[in-house]
Amino acid sequence: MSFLDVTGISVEEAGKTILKNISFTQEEFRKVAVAGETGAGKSTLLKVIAGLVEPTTGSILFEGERVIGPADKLVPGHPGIAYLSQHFELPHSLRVEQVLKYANALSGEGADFLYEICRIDHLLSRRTNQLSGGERQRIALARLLSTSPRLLLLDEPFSNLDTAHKSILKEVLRDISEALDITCTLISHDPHDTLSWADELVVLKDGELQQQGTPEQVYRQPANEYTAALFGGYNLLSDEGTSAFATLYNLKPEGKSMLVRPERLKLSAESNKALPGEVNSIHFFGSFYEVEVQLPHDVVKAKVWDNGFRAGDAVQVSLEPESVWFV
Ligand SMILES: Nc1ncnc2c1ncn2[C@@H]1O[C@H](COP(=O)(O)OP(=O)(O)OP(=O)(O)O)[C@@H](O)[C@H]1O
Repeated sequence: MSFLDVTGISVEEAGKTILKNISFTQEEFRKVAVAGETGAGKSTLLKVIAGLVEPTTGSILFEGERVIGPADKLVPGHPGIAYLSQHFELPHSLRVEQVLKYANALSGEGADFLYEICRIDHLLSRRTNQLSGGERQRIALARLLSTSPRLLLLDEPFSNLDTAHKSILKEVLRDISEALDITCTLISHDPHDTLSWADELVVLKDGELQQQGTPEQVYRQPANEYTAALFGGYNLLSDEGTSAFATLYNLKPEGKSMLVRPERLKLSAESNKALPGEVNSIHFFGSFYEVEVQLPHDVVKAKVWDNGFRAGDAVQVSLEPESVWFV
């Protein structure tokens, strides 16, 4: 038995399949991020786990106990699971301390610790209409956490936050897991937020599970092109290009296409185990340059840290054979 068992969840609404036979597990204290394009079914999945949307088939077991859907419950939701919607609301023009007092099930000391962890202790005397979006969100979070959940589900918590509020929220989430022993699952479509935060990624497309794995697995060995694209730049070579590199490095594509991340391509003058190319263009991205190169069969993008290239330059393109993947 896992902390959370999602088994065969399907959701159909008005003849449309929103989730199709989704199964995965989450262990206690493993941070899970759900990723996928808009409309992939991420929010619906979180709401099913929280007991807020009734699945058409399948079941959710939380700590071995079945999560009852809203059809069989007067007040939807499951004690022990907290869900923070993208569209949370706070009461208008109340003092923050009043908002929190109504929800609070914690002792004075426990509540003070929670407010400190959520970085809202300095906001308690403010009114709810005198707060930034990031502050409002952390207050909504503290309100939820004061019910002492063991699983926290966050729907796109980083969207609409500027860099400063985003990094505060990241610290808050880290402290929540560590100091309050709460397991977190969140939705994000930004690889910068998910790859570094999560222990495990769950990838959805059109309501179907594409892959579950560690960030390294999903980034380096994506199940398909869709999954590769969600987590960063990539080159998917043509059959001819795949075959040309495979011959150089004695690799076996077995009818699949070679996928190589831009940072794994090497540009140099060295023609040993390399394909000849010509630089098309160079783009500056702050911490790196992206160099577009025309190869005999493909146009590829390579990530380089020093720009010694000009459009029209002849270059040799090699790669690290252990870093390529076939999809
Ligand atoms: N109650 C509903 N009735 C009918 N269709 C719905 C309902 N809820 C969601 N959908 C549809 O199901 C699909 C998945 O929606 P969902 O909000 O779960 O996706 P998402 O991956 O969270 O998207 P986003 O990233 O845009 O929030 C969408 O096409 C949406 O329009």
